[in-house]
Amino acid sequence: MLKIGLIGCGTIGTSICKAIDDGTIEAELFAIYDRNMDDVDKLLSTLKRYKPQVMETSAMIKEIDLLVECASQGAVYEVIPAALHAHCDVMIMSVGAFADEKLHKTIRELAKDNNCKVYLPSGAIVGLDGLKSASSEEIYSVTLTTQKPPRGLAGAPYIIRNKIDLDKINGRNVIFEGPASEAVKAFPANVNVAATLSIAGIGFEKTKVKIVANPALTRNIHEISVEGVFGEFTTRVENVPSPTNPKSSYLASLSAIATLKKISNPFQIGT
Ligand SMILES: NC(=O)C1=CN([C@@H]2O[C@H](COP(=O)(O)OP(=O)(O)OC[C@H]3O[C@@H](n4cnc5c(N)ncnc54)[C@H](OP(=O)(O)O)[C@@H]3O)[C@@H](O)[C@H]2O)C=CC1
Ligand SMILES: O=C([O-])CC(=O)C(=O)O
Repeated sequence: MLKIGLIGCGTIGTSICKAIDDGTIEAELFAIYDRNMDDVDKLLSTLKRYKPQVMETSAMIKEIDLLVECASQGAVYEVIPAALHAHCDVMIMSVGAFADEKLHKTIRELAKDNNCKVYLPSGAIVGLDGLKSASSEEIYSVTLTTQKPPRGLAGAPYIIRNKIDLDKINGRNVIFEGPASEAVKAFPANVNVAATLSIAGIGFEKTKVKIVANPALTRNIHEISVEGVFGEFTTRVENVPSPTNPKSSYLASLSAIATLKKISNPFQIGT
């Protein structure tokens, strides 16, 4: 059975561990880690079947088949190259880290050299299937428009740097427009989806991102517009925010679970 280790015991990490624990994902939950011990304890208290060991990732990667990252972009630097060196496959949620070209190249090379897989779930967006198909021909433009209730943007470096008072926003307000390369650094916990979109499509510089704070909303909305030789498409998802972290949409947790279900299943059907 696939032996999993996980870093990041917050919202997505807890959903994943529960899905392993209740058998939705057929895998062994071997070890977990978080810099925040309260989150570790909270997560452990939700599990009925598994009692994973709590250990640093440097130790767990010697024992596991797959490391799941659901912590932060910083954690990608800290743990993913080491995991690939140790011949572990990896699944990464904090995809924004790939905006760093050097890290991106290192991860691709290490995966190739060590015969490992790097899994990037669709996360909180829909439409990657069409973008991947369309990418065999020229793509003219990819635009992501993300709208969140103001509290879903709280704490972002861009908000702090520009002293934006989210409580004072009383209508639909475009607060950022720029390339995905800048968006994922300015909003590292809000638009990792822009990174996934960039990697699947035309890269971090050409992928355009607009971020809107909208107090009238209760959901996180991601709209994607793609134009290319194939024609054009638009997708729109209205995401229920996770109750424990309004920045992260519930669909992101479900997408991580769906990816792990696929990886852990030895029986694969269809193209
Ligand atoms: N790809 C996608 O579509 C999506 C990606 N995400 C990303 O996935 C990641 C997880 O999201 P979510 O579960 O909602 O986040 P949470 O904040 O709920 O949980 C993250 C946990 O990881 C811990 N952590 C962060 N960095 C490190 C580190 N370097 N070492 C150890 N522990 C660390 C945090 O500790 P502390 O509390 O101390 O910070 C926290 O306990 C985030 O980066 C988020 O932005 C989210 C939604 C969609
Ligand atoms: O969950 C979402 O709506 C998107 C998100 O936070 C991210 O991509 O980082």
